[in-house]
Amino acid sequence: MEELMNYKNLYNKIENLDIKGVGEKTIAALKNLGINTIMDLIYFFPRTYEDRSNIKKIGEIRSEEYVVVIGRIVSIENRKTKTRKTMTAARITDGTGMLDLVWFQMPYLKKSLQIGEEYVFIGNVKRGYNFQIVGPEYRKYSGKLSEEIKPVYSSNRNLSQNGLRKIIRDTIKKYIPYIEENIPCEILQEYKLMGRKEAILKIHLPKNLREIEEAKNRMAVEELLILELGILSKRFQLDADNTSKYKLNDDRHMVKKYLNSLGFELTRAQKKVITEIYKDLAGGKIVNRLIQGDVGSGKTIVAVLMLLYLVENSYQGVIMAPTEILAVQHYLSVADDLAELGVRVEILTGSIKGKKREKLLSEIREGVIDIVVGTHALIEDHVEFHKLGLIVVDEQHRFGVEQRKKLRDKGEISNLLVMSATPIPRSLALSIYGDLDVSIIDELPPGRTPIKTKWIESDNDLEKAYDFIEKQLVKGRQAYIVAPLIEESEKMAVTSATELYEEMVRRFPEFEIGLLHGRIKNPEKEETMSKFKKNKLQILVSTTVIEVGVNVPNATIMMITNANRFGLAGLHQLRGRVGRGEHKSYCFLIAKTDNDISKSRLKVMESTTDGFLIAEEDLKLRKPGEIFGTRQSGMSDLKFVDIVHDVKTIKLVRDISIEYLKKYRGEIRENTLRMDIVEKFKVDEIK
Ligand SMILES: Nc1ncnc2c1ncn2[C@@H]1O[C@H](COP(=O)(O)OP(=O)(O)OP(=O)(O)O)[C@@H](O)[C@H]1O
Repeated sequence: MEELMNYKNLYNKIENLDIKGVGEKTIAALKNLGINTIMDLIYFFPRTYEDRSNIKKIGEIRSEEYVVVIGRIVSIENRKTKTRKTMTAARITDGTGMLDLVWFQMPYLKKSLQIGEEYVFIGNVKRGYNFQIVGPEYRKYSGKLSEEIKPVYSSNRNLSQNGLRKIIRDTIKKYIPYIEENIPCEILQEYKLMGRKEAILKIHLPKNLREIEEAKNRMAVEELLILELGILSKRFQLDADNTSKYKLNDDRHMVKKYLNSLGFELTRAQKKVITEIYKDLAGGKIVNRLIQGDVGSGKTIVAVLMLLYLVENSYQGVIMAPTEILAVQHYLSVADDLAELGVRVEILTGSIKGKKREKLLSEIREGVIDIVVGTHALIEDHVEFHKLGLIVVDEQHRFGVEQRKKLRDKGEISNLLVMSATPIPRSLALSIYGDLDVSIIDELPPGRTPIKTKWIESDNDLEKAYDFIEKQLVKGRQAYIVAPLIEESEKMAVTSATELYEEMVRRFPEFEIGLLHGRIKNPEKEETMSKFKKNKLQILVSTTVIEVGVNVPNATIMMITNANRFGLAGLHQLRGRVGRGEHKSYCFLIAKTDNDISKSRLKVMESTTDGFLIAEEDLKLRKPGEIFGTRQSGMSDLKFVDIVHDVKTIKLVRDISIEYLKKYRGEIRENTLRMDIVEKFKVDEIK
């Protein structure tokens, strides 16, 4: 068996782990931690280290963080919670302050932890009424910490810290000989990086903190290299194959007609982006492009023009939206205008059923319908096209790479435009959307006045805001009122939106008011949107379904209740629903909060409407890995790279990857590296 072992075996299931004392129960516990292969276990790195220089004084704890503290037990008792669980609550001190500790369903702790004795406690500090740690690990403090730096892993109830330490130590010792270098030698040398085996050893079993840093740096480059090469090699392949695939007639009569009907000039930025896309289309190239532009910058129009260009060349087009309401919105905004040009646009969503659906499907198949607007229902296998030429995906972050691919596979030519209003810095965009070209609309249509934003804390100010809204309505404007964001349950969200609606009906008896939430289905939803668009409703009370893409230029008021619950990007998107026409617009953020981060967000919103500035602030306020769009890109799996602060490294590795691929004509020469990329992207093979 031993002789047959090779690098590939490290990707074997964790059940094959051959370590003394590791049985089924432990394997189950490891799987619970997300460890599915032996490699996962080797790459299960410590979240921190227990080290003498790393002990936190209780009095110095300022924020929620992972800490190691040494404290004497002051009190300990068992209580019953409302749900009849046993809760053990202890209070400790180290002379600099007090810290509360809580465990659930572990009543025996009251006996095993002695008042007056000193213990080492490790865990995540949370800010409740006081600072506290829920379920900390503990061990008796012998009066002296060993010189040794001990790794601290995220263990769980079924696997103790010490148990996990031992398994990982044994695994490393046994399997390290089979680890092969995966960073090409030339890159290791040029950037003076540590070897892979050495780095793994130093991260799990370090001698000092400095060597951990060096090892982490190497790992950061490794994980970025795998990610970037994975993304870019696909891209390389695509470009290499991307010779002339089709020929379009360049007459553009429909495009011109539509442009003339708009009643405004395209902005310089819109024209620039259109030229970029035309260039690919005219050369018969497959378009694979992200159009990024702030809310209201006019992305949709660019997409519609491109769709028309393909339609007049007898192709079909698709606009795919992340939610039904957005699909409805897109449909309403283009169907009538395009019908005048003789273009047939239809909507296909999950809630269209029965005969109607059958008819639509057959018309799509026969090519009678030119443009289909829809949700993910469009990816379903039985939706077939006659001659699909262009897919427009709205808000890429809600669609996975796989979903995009499935759609593209339906096309005769798989041109793809992704529209995103998430303003991320360009360097980051290039990495996150590594497989797409990027076009940026960096200008708003002329005549827009910045939206005035006010954060409202008191009931008194809220009353004034309602008075103000009334005046705007009397002037003929319209208002959005966004119900509290409730993620816990849809039912609660519906209740709260309904209550808010009823309150508005009482407050504004002389105006027509509509309600939208997740439980309202088409065609009622469509009707409400359409009425609001036509100003038959003056107020629209809604859950966040209106977040992206809705376009009613006459609406000038956006009121967001419990605004502290939203992130900056969400607030910016919502606010972007107003200020889309000639009238001055206003945004009220209703929030009572003591949370410092929420307060900073609200202040940022009051101070600027610039999406890029907001994105930068957002990056500062958020934890890394939470950024929009990162989930599908693999960015969120990064363990060593902080995509907010390590932009330089990201850029460097991207450049290294491009160089490498150019040099070897898109081929990854190292077997180990190739295998790691294949494993990461779960694809069959790469070139
Ligand atoms: N060049 C322009 N001049 C004047 N108005 C424009 C121009 N381009 C677009 N508009 C108008 O601006 C509004 C916003 O445009 P559009 O819906 O295309 O923006 P968007 O970037 O898709 O917005 P969002 O990301 O917020 O959904 C629409 O009412 C549109 O008609």
